[in-house]
Amino acid sequence: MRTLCLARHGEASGALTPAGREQARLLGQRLAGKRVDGVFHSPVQRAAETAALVSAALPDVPVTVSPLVGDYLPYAPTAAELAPEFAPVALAHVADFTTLQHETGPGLAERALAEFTAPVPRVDLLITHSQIVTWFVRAALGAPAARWLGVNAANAALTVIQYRQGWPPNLVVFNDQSHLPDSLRWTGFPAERTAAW
Ligand SMILES: O=C(O)[C@H](O)COP(=O)(O)O
Repeated sequence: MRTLCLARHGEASGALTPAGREQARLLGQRLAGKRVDGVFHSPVQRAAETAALVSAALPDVPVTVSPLVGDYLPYAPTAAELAPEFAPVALAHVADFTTLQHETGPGLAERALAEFTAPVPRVDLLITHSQIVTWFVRAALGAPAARWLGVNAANAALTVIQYRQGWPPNLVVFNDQSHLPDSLRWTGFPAERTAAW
């Protein structure tokens, strides 16, 4: 069985903020002592810094920088694939990605699924970006490609998906922030979705 742990980087403004650094440290503490065979992180600074802080709690676990978990656009939907009232918001978000992110994203997104969801006996931790966490979640649930949109990941939240041969992927936890104090939860998340939680 493959266990994939996914985490969005800590709160950042270019580099990690002090809060983001603390989130990353606490994520490391959460994972310390658990089996992790490899850490893979986005080349982007905020993810690399998060990976360094998390990895400090995971001695002897190899750390690899991987474009497969980088900051790319996994899939660009057409308006027809989106709910009518959501479409303008979603398409504006998609338009914010660069030409390079548009061009390289779909290929990277497919390769990422092939690389990290094969049901080999491993536990891997991916430190990545919101849209990549939600890309894996939508794929695990068999949702349409466009459905990475309309789902959000909080900074340093933990999502765990297990892959077993012949079984549907099992979304074990999503956006778990139990390792963070209230003051460090839900950063990077749309404010209108967090108030009640
Ligand atoms: O989806 C986005 O808005 C960004 O491209 C990446 O998200 P991040 O804040 O998780 O890096």
